[in-house]
Amino acid sequence: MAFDIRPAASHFVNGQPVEDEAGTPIPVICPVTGDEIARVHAATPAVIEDALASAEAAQKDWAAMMPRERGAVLKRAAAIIRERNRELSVLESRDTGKPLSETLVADATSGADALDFFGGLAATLTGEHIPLGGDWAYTIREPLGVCVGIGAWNYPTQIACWKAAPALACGNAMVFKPSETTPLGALKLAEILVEAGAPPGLFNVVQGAGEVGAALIADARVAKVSLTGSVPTGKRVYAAAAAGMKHVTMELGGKSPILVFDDADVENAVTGAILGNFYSSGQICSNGTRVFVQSGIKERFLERLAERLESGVVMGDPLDEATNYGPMVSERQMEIVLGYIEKGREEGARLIAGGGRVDRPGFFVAPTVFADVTDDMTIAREEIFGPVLSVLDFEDEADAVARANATEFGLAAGVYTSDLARGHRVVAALRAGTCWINAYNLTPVEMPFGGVKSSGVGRENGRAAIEHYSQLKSVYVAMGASDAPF
Ligand SMILES: NC(=O)c1ccc[n+]([C@@H]2O[C@H](COP(=O)([O-])OP(=O)(O)OC[C@H]3O[C@@H](n4cnc5c(N)ncnc54)[C@H](O)[C@@H]3O)[C@@H](O)[C@H]2O)c1
Ligand SMILES: C[N+](C)(C)CC=O
Repeated sequence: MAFDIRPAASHFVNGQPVEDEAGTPIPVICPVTGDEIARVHAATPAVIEDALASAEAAQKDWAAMMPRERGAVLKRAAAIIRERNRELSVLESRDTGKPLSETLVADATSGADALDFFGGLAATLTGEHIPLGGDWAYTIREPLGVCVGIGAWNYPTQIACWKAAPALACGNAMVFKPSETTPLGALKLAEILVEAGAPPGLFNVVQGAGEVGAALIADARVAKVSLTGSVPTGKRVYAAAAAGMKHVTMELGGKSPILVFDDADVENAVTGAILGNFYSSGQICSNGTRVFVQSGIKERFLERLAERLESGVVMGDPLDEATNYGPMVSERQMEIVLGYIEKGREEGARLIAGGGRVDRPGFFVAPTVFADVTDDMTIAREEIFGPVLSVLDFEDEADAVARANATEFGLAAGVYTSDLARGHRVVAALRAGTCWINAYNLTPVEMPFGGVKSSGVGRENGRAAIEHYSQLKSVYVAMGASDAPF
């Protein structure tokens, strides 16, 4: 496990590591010790220019290749990621604080899944023939050009892959800016794509905070922006992209509901609530942080939830594979989460488990459960992005659905019931981009993922993502002479 996680340089541009120490230093802080474990510099205007210029040049050659050859590069990159999964997972665990037991199965590997999936689709992307009586038309599916990807800090490698894979499969180039909190994983992806045969410049990584992202979006060479981040950032990025009439994908925050009906398998519902609130220490966009539990099973549900948190959580060094619960990514995130826990107490929610910082080094917050939460409480309305689960009571289905929908967010939702007709009926009424029945937070690459309302625009994964990284050219073919009125 003694991998040196320090990158060769801050950026990866035109096929190689690039440094420019004139950029603002960005320390990489280990969430378990609070120590600086690496340092990168924000991209200067010169680095940004090289990244965009080399991406523009590489895109033209890449788009001219046989699609199946493009797909083969992506599939080779997936194979390299799988071979190097342990090394990449250790890197991800050190960058984010997430336990290795998670990163080994859910981070780089899910990125490899996307590269495999879109690598396989690359050769199947076509237009269509449209009969028009005697005349006819056809469509050509074309790439957009240079795309910008901007990432959040909770799944750094997965996010980079989920954006790069469909973009490159469609014949685009990408300049990716990781979150300034977790800058390392995307650099590895850039190296691996080159090793797999991608032309230099096709996938560049530049570091920095919002201003670097804003500079990329403002550039006229950029055709599309795909952001994973919070709703406030999404609104700013969407507005900036609209000013340049650019395509967007917005993967934003949520305050998702899980509805647990009296007829549900309680143990399974508790499992879903744990998975949907405490995996990655609660730092997952689609988490089901508002758990609506029907009154008949509420006390049993709470009892089992508290028991399983008491006996099941193993907190500790993320690199110890027995650990299943890590710290918050940063001190700042820990303070935000602790502030919400305090608000929950102040506003009268009943604390069932956790409730504060853990007495150990690092940014650990105990898995926290509040019961008797009402719809108007701050912890029921705002995205916390940490391990805080709110249990809300309900009596009847229509009331639960109306309350579940009464939010500006619409990323995801879950339903636990043994009545499958009810499961489908409720899902049809929920305003959310991704729903699960008797499961939670499973996001296989085959299934489109994304939000409605303020939670996002567009979809990642599934064949649907292709629509967001390509455009159609329509061609009308006349079989006879042209006809004019005069
Ligand atoms: N829907 C999804 O798929 C998904 C997945 C993971 C995380 N998220 C969301 O991400 C958020 C947590 O991540 P975060 O704290 O890094 O989010 P954030 O909004 O603070 O930052 C996201 C990214 O946007 C960049 N950025 C900030 N301002 C910008 C600007 N004006 N122009 C361009 N780029 C700018 C940041 O540097 C960062 O790289 C949560 O809200 C979470 O729900 C969503
Ligand atoms: C997209 N997902 C759910 C895997 C991680 C979001 O934070």
